[in-house]
Amino acid sequence: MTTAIQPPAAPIVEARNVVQEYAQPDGQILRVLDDISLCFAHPGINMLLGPSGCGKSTFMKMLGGVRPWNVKAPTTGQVFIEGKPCEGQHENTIMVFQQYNNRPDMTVRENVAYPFTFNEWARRVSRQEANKRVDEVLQEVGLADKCEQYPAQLSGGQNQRVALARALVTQPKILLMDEPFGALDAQTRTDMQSLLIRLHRDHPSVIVFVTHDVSEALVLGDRVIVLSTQPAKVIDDFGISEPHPRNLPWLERPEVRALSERVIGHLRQSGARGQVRVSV
Ligand SMILES: Nc1ncnc2c1ncn2[C@@H]1O[C@H](COP(=O)(O)OP(=O)(O)OP(=O)(O)O)[C@@H](O)[C@H]1O
Repeated sequence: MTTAIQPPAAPIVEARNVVQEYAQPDGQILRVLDDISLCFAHPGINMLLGPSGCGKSTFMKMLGGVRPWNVKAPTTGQVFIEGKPCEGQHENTIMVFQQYNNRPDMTVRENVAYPFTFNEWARRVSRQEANKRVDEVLQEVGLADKCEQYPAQLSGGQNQRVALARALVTQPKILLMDEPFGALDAQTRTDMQSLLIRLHRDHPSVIVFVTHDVSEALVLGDRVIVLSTQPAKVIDDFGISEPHPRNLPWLERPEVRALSERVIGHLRQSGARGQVRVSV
């Protein structure tokens, strides 16, 4: 008996030789991303570090197909999602930002259910299924008892939970998080890291997560990618196999401290003196 040989599955998301240049007001061309190739084959948490202004957000936008107003696509190179060229914002991709972008005039529940007010989602997900998902995700992020409150009545951490819940309710395969916990206090940030690990375990996806905090990268990352100063190139890319949760004693192990020093060394060499943070 024979079985058909399955072709290898395409990576979930892949950037191939992406170059991004911006035209400056004085007519000069600013090269921000310089031939970046990164492959995200499987679900996992991928941490992206680099000096301030090197092009991390630009790279995230290219991955997510979200074009800045003055750019239509990477200058050269291409992003592929499940093997297909990504021409614009993709249904499997959601972005989460530091400024949680919650609608102030909507309750927590309405904010989380917001994607389903758009035709493309309403077509794909029945109202009953949408309500079920919203209830579940509110439970998962610990906001079920706040669902009738408004963003102004919530703390920063709770607002970020709303943003995370709104992202997860669409069950994205790719979750792009641009410094999502950057504005939170240390304790809330630790809580949110634990929440993200739990949510990722229950709903695996490719997460690409920008941070300036080396400890956050080591605590969360299955993989850590470091970009150089502008124009950004990949200068380091390594995996971490230690299972989650990773605690303080783990961070203090000599081999983990060495990893931390390695990343800090790259960032310092790139001139990122002021922005390198190690939070523990
Ligand atoms: N739409 C745009 N048009 C022109 N220049 C841009 C545009 N977006 C970003 N830039 C420039 O590209 C460079 C990289 O910006 P980007 O926001 O990607 O960096 P970053 O690494 O995310 O920065 P930070 O760590 O400070 O958030 C900066 O010099 C910025 O001024």
